Amino acid sequence: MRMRMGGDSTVHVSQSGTGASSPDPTWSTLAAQGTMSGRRVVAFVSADELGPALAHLIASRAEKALGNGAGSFSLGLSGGSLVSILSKELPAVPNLDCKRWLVGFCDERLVPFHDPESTYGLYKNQLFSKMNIPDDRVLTIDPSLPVQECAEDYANKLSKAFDTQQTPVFDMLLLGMGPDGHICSLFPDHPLLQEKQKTVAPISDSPKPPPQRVTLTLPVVNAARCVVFVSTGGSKAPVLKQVLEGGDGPVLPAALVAPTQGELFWLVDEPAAASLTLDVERPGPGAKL
Ligand SMILES: O=C1O[C@H](COP(=O)(O)O)[C@@H](O)[C@H](O)[C@H]1O
Repeated sequence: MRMRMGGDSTVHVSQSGTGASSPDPTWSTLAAQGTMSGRRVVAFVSADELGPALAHLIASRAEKALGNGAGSFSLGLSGGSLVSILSKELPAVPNLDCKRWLVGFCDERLVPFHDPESTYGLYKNQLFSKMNIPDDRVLTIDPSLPVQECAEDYANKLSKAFDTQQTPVFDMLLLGMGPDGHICSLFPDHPLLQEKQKTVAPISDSPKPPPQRVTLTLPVVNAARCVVFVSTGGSKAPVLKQVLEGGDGPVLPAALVAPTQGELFWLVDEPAAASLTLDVERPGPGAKL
């Protein structure tokens, strides 16, 4: 099935089954949205080509948000491999003015900021130090709190910053995907995947260390105006195929991402895309999304 979205971009949408095996009907509904809604799957020769395109996409959405008269451009960051990609590519964007950016975290590990596992700590040292984002425009967790209170505190910070008691709507969320299909700190088969009320949830039994984390919930992810997955490396090929094309396995968290009104991009490199049979965009060198 082909859909037209946003200008002249042809979007190829997989209709393959999801292999949903959960008895909860909301899983299959969400998973169906995930495979049926418009999305752009874009494969780059390598992460070196992907990085600049990602940085340009972020800059263009920031310009669009701020140009529409909004007071800020809200961006949610994930950790893991995204830290080094963004830290290399965003400072290289010419004349990028981040004074009106509002930066939050899709998830965070409950460790002190100086701990090498702290996502904020890594971004602070590797990225924020090179950009003019005001410190008070970066929404962090308070790692001194117990995990439950930490999640509530972070949810309150989001409510205040977005001036809403409802679901905050980020202009853009950047997501990674673990080899098990997890996103944020939402892991396969975990009860947090069913969370509908909270915007931020605590988790104390993360299968990936460290065990204590806080995470945005799926309703927040799916409310964003633009969600961008970044997935690179051959180790991601099997899970990428399962998430994008379905199959007999369980519905993975990444397959539950289907922004209700926003854009969805999957930016991958060729090693990650190696097993895909669906149509993907393959932009030439220097192409902008
Ligand atoms: O633990 C985490 O892992 C995911 C995926 O990381 P990646 O290195 O495989 O890209 C990341 O998105 C998340 O923020 C992080 O807490």
